[in-house]
Parts: sequence; C-alpha cells; structure tokens
Amino acid sequence: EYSHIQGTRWNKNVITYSIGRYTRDLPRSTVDSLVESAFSVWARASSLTFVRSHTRNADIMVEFVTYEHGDLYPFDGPGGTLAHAFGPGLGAGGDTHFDDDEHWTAGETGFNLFVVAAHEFGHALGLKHSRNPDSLMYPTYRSSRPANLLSREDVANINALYSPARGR
Ligand SMILES: CC(C)C[C@H](CC(=O)NO)C(=O)N[C@H]1Cc2cn(c3ccccc23)CCCCCCNC1=O
Ligand SMILES: [Ca+2]
Ligand SMILES: [Zn+2]
Ligand SMILES: [Zn+2]
Repeated sequence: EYSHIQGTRWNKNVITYSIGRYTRDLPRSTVDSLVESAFSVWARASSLTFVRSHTRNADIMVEFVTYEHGDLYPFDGPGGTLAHAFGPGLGAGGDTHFDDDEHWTAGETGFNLFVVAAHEFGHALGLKHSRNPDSLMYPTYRSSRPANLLSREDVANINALYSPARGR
C-alpha cells in the first residue's frame, strides 16, 4: 500500500523476482510454488510475464522478515499487519515483505500465503487498495476467498494499468 504515486507501473512486460529469506512455517519448495502461483494470477489477467531470478537485482525481491527490517515500515509481531509491498520502481520498488511473526500456511488455518502474496503482488504491479470487499485489493485479510481470486474490478484495474496500448 506504499504506491502513493497513482498509477506507477513497470515499463516492461517481463518482470523478474527473487526470493530472499524464507519462513520456517513451510518447506521452501511450497513457498516457491505459492509465490509462483500468486504471480500467475496476475499474469493470466494481464500481458505480464514473471521470471524467477536467483540474483539480488531482480525487480521484485520477496522476503520474510520481522519488526525492523531496513525500510521505514517495521512489522508489528503476530497479527496486525501481515505483509506490505512497494509500488513499481528501481531499488526497493516492487519489493514484497511478509511478516514472519505470522503463521503462514498453504491451507485454511493461519494466514494463507498464496492469498496474501496475490494481494501484495497487486501493489508491486502498481495497484492501490479497493473499497470493495470482493476485491483482492481490499485492505483486510479474508481467508475464505472465492476460487477466482480476482474480482472484475481487479482485472479491470490491472488491464487499465498495463493495457496493450500502453505496453508499447
Ligand atoms: C490484506 C492483507 C493480506 C494485507 C494487509 C496489509 C496490506 O494492505 N498490505 O499490502 C493487512 O495486513 N491487513 C490487516 C488489517 C488489520 C486488521 N486488523 C488489524 C489490527 C491491527 C493492525 C492491522 C489490522 C484487525 C485484526 C486482524 C489482524 C490480522 C489480519 N490483518 C489484516 O487484515
Ligand atoms: Ca504482524
Ligand atoms: Zn495492501
Ligand atoms: Zn518492509
């Protein structure tokens, strides 16, 4: 939710990501696949492609961190804020941080990493919060989300930002 500048976007269609510190709540391979699935939610709804890189100069750095972790937005321990992401841009742009004081799961208990990651990657692509509770970009976590994670509004918003006309 730190993409204060309205409508910043990546000016390319292939966006790289890398995963830094992991959580101990899940096997690394599970984190890898949930992160990849969360990116593919947006890839399917836009013209974007996400490529995993193993270097630290990827566009989107994904990390599990706690409390003070090197940016202006320290986490708050268990509960409260679950994660945050920066809007598109160089350096910290796109970077996505998960509060590792949460219990991250692949299922219905704790907080579902796939659902939270999909929300955060919306920010990493330039989307802001929605006031519509059906939107993935609604500011509070909802465990039982519909199968199709994105609302019509979410699809419209990502396409407005990355419409083929603008992707030129
Ligand atoms: C959308 C989500 C994936 C990411 C958002 C943050 C965000 O928008 N990141 O991009 C988030 O963490 N929202 C809080 C908002 C929130 C709810 N409460 C809070 C109590 C204190 C602080 C924040 C909250 C009430 C108690 C429930 C706490 C546990 C769930 N927390 C939330 O839903
Ligand atoms: Ca927290
Ligand atoms: Zn958010
Ligand atoms: Zn952070």
